[in-house]
Amino acid sequence: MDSKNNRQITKNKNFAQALGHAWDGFYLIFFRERNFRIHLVGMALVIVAGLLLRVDRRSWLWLLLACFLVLSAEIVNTLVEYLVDLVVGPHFDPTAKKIKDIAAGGVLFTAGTAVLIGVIVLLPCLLAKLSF
Ligand SMILES: Nc1ncnc2c1ncn2[C@@H]1O[C@H](COP(=O)(O)OP(=O)(O)OP(=O)(O)O)[C@@H](O)[C@H]1O
Repeated sequence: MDSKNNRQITKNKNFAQALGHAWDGFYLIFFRERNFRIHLVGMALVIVAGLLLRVDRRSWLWLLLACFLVLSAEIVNTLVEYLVDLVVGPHFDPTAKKIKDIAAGGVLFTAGTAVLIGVIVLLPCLLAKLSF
């Protein structure tokens, strides 16, 4: 499965080869991207809160959607960082700065929206639990 050491630039020959490259990408995101792991910890906390507060099915959909939106935004942000580094290299470039900062701002915006969704969904459940 590991395709890190080959220098293939042609199309994948079969599904197994494509899966191997997808696994490399998965590994890079999960084990090399600190911010992605931080978001995963946040997602784990949301899941624990949802289980403890016994939220209903519709609330789970909102919470999971919010979490996966943040993870997706972080993946796009990582892609943008790699693309900018590929094009610009190790040089300061004002446009590269704008592009990277906008991508990071997009993650912040999505994370803020996710927190809002979390509060809207979890706060009433928490208050209801505390009042008993
Ligand atoms: N080539 C460049 N030219 C100008 N500014 C840059 C360049 N590369 C990075 N920067 C600035 O440095 C910041 C951090 O860079 P970069 O996003 O590569 O690091 P990071 O630690 O991986 O970021 P993140 O925490 O968002 O994952 C960027 O948001 C941008 O402001």
